[in-house]
Amino acid sequence: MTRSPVTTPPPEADQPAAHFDAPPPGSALGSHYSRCFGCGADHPTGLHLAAVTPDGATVEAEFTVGEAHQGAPMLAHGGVLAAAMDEIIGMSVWLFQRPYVTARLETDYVRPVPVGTTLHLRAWCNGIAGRKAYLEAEGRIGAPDGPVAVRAAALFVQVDMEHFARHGDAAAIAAEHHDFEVNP
Ligand SMILES: CCCCCCCCCCCC(=O)SCCNC(=O)CCNC(=O)[C@H](O)C(C)(C)COP(=O)(O)OP(=O)(O)OC[C@H]1O[C@@H](n2cnc3c(N)ncnc32)[C@H](O)[C@@H]1OP(=O)(O)O
Repeated sequence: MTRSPVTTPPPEADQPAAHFDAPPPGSALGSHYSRCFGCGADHPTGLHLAAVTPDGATVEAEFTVGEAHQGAPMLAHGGVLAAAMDEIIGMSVWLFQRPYVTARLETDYVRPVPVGTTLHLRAWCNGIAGRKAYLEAEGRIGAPDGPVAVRAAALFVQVDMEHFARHGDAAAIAAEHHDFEVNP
């Protein structure tokens, strides 16, 4: 992964540990917002990613590239692939049960991804320092151990629920997010 210092954990970063109330190993994570472009079941044209955590530390999801995701003829658009990486990384910070947002996302495109390909996405956290989480993800073609097509590294920053309430419906947000630790 080509990575900048911004997405590389500093030496003093803590090793990540899932929140005691996080989804246990082997369980599904669910959507963080029903109308999210990445994971919302109610989004009409979204990616509809459904993540599981096999071990309580990483998250996995599958994304099948469709005709609506093309950039070049019959090849996935890079921005759509970046959105999928952003989402799977966003799902992995779910394990901390605190709200985070993407501050920086770096993406390496390693292989073209044809329409019809199922990408096996996986994300994990490399370290936490204060409000900053340093995360990584990959998308592999056809199988969990298939060839890597996309890699990403990200800096996510923890925010409070006010961040979302400023622009969205606070009651609706609260209704979907009774699981977050909002006053850590
Ligand atoms: C209801 C649904 C719930 C669940 C919601 C889950 C959503 C997940 C969805 C998928 C993920 C997304 O797409 S999220 C959507 C895309 N992202 C966004 O809209 C975020 C827009 N940006 C922002 O709102 C802001 O810039 C923040 C929150 C990232 C940071 O602002 P802030 O809170 O004022 O904090 P600030 O002091 O600036 O930054 C804190 C520390 O991070 C560093 N930092 C901040 N940004 C960067 C950066 N780009 N590159 C390097 N470093 C950075 C600062 O230098 C500082 O380091 P130091 O001085 O402390 O060392």
